[in-house]
Parts: sequence; structure tokens; C-alpha cells
Amino acid sequence: MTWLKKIFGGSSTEKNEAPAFQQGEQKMSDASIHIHPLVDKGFGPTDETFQGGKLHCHCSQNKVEVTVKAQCAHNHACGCTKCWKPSGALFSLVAVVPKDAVSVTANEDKLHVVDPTAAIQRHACRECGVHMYGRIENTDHPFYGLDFIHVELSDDKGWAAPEFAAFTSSVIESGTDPEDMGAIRARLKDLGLEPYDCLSPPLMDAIAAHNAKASGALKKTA
Ligand SMILES: N[C@@H](CCC(=O)N[C@@H](CSCO)C(=O)NCC(=O)O)C(=O)O
Ligand SMILES: [Zn+2]
Ligand SMILES: [Zn+2]
Repeated sequence: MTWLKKIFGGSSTEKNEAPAFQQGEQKMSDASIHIHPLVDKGFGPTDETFQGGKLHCHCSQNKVEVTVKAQCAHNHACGCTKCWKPSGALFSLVAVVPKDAVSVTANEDKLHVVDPTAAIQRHACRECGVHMYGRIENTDHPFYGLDFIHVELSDDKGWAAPEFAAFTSSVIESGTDPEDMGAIRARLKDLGLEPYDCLSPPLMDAIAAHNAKASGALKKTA
């Protein structure tokens, strides 16, 4: 069956063919699916008093160090091809913090911007490849003022727990078989991460509200 047929439905002669995934279908969660190491083993609760910590790259020496003086928000598993993932993981784990809370405190000279054309300028270690922080430089971007970080790079405990899974379908773009998506979504749900194919509803609402204010469709005070 072609992809178009899967999306729009097959011909009448294929009516009795079982669809690959059924809406609302119950699937047994497969623990052998490696979403992300910190998610697979259970993340643990958010520490409401946590004030931030240090992130380190994976180099054995002269590690890049980033100091984050804030708790993170909107921590999520991200299936997109652009976010850094540890080896063997299907998803990255990425969260936002105010950019003013982020500073590079060691070996900044090892950092480079992975893709200068991307909305999120990911500053990665040239040697080990780990993304240390992602910054939005476009002042018109809905998330301007926020930096993207990976809390797994920190030994400090208390970071806000992941809340959802974003860009789930995008794991196909990294080579995941589309036939595995039912099992992957079932596993995410079992881990308490609702799978979305973009960002979570509150973040999508925030983006839409930002755009509506910019276009004038919504009053700036709303
Ligand atoms: N299908 C694409 C999606 C890439 C994408 O749009 N990623 C999002 C989320 S990253 C963190 O949640 C995004 O905002 N990207 C902006 C950027 O990367 O600059 C793919 O998988 O590549
Ligand atoms: Zn490094
Ligand atoms: Zn991403």
C-alpha cells in the first residue's frame, strides 16, 4: 500500500485490508525501544527549589562548560533531526531556559554553530559534537529570549522532568521504519510522554498568539 493510500484510504478492492495502525488501538509498550537513556529509566520528579546547574560536553579533557542559573521549562523528548541525541537514542531531550541565565564558563573556543541558517543556533563542541546550547538570534521569533539545553549534560539533580514528546513523526527522517511508529508512540505514552508531531498544545498556542499579535489579528495586550 502506498503512503498516499495509507493517508487518504485505499481503493474499494482493498476495503478489507487491515490498516497498519488503527486510531485508539491499544498496543503493548515495548521496553526494548530506546527513546532516550534518561527517559527509559524513569526521569524522577522535578525539584521545585532547583535553581540550575552546570552542563559539560563529552570530551575527556578540556570539557566545554556551560553554567545555567535557572530551572528549565518545557523539557521534552524531541524526535527532530536537528536536536542532538546520545548514540542509540531515538529522541533528544531538550528544554528551554532564559538566555540571560546561560553563560559559557570553560573552553568556549571549542564551540561552533552547527547550522548558522537554522532558527535555533546550536553551539556544539567541535571535538565531541555535543550541542551545549541553542540560541535564537532572531528577535521576531516566538521563542526569542529562550535558549535550548540538554539537561543530561548536567550532573546536578533536580531539573524539570520531561512533559511530552515533540516531532514524533520526524524520527522517520532519521531512518526509523514508519511501520514502527505505532509501537514508538505506545512506548512514549507508557513513559508518560504524550506524543505530538509538532510541539505541545501550550507551545503551539504561544507560537500562534505571537504570530497573531505580529499580524494584528490579536491585540498586543491579549
Ligand atoms: N521534521 C524536521 C523538524 C525540525 C524542527 O522543526 N524542529 C523544531 C523543534 S527543535 C526542539 O523542540 C524546531 O523548532 N526547529 C528549529 C531549528 O531547528 O532551528 C526535522 O526533523 O528536521
Ligand atoms: Zn567536547
Ligand atoms: Zn528538536
